[in-house]
Amino acid sequence: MRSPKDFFAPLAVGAPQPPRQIPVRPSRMIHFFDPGNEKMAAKVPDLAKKTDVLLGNLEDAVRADRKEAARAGLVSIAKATDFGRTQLWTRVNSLDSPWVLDDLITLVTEIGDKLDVIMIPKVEGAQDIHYVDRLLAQLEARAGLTEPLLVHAILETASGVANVEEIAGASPRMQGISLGPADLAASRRMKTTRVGGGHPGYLVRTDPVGEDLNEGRTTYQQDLWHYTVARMVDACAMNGILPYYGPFGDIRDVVACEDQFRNAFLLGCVGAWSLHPVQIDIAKKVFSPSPADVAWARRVIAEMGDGTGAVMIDGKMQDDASVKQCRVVVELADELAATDPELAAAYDAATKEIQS
Ligand SMILES: CCC(=O)SCCNC(=O)CCNC(=O)[C@H](O)C(C)(C)COP(=O)(O)OP(=O)(O)OC[C@H]1O[C@@H](n2cnc3c(N)ncnc32)[C@H](O)[C@@H]1OP(=O)(O)O
Ligand SMILES: O=CC(=O)O
Ligand SMILES: [Mg+2]
Repeated sequence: MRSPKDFFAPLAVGAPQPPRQIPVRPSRMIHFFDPGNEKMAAKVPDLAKKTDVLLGNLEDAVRADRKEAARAGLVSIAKATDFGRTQLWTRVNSLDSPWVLDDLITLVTEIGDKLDVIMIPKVEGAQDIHYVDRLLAQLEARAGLTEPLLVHAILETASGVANVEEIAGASPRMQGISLGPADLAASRRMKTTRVGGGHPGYLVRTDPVGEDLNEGRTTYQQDLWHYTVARMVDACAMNGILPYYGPFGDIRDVVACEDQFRNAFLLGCVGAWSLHPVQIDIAKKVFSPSPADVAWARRVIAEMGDGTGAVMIDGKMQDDASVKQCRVVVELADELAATDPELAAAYDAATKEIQS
């Protein structure tokens, strides 16, 4: 562990200064594509116009005999594409795999100036981030990069969850953490075969009303991921980095996907993965605060003046703490509206309406 005094020092001679703040850029959806799949690769220029983050995936979902093709595909796509404001991320293979060393060497050397964030799967503890941190510094120095690459960890092992706070604070490069419900379920020996989402067997039931234990007892499905997401959100917030929900594998069930994404949004996540083009707009909608919420938050802030004291607005008490809650919503809305004129107009229209 580095001492607090040299936490922000480069880990290799000639490497760029590590970041002190995570850049504020929209990342409502991290859209996964296989760079070795010609059909998906052909869609990248169009997807770049409608996504916040495009991620060239090299790990799971890419067949072992297509790993090199995916890596080479990502290099060509990165060199050939104008991504505009969209960030380009990659997910490299796991640190115990035969591919990760070549993934990192090739990508940093060839397209390090185009990549924003490198996602590391199956992170077990801070030691995994320390390894990547030093290696990236060496490679950045060799490639002559002037901007540091950021690192994103997937929370998908039982020991990763046990160590999530130290992972979140392991390096100034840490940009964020995503929940990986599929690998995490396997690592924990959970008995669900679904990729994210709920399970009809994980429920609570109301008490019996009479002698018949089966009569009139409503059941409520519970969220299998609540504990982990909440823990991840706290670990990220205390380290100034960003939490994300990961994959929702039932592509057809756009309704439950929206619910899962919204649970994560309400708990503090800033985005989720999209695995198929149909999930892009769901994430965009869910992870942008609604115009009605933004209008309300702006109104509370305006009526609270210097932000102290207590007032009643429409029968609801507001004070110093609720103003802070409202600022969270308004700050996010302003950040998103700055690059999205349609959203900016919707926020302004709702604000005017609430004022009239
Ligand atoms: C579970 C743990 C994890 O690690 S999750 C992260 C790893 N998994 C992934 O990255 C999966 C990414 N998604 C996919 O591979 C595909 O979307 C899957 C789920 C296989 C479905 O593909 P497919 O059967 O072709 O769907 P479809 O016929 O509805 O596709 C319509 C057109 O869209 C394309 N498409 C599909 N997915 C993407 C994508 N992620 N990015 C860009 N394009 C995509 C398809 O190629 C298809 O194109 P076309 O219309 O035939 O030209
Ligand atoms: O990588 C993601 C997961 O759910 O596993
Ligand atoms: Mg995984």
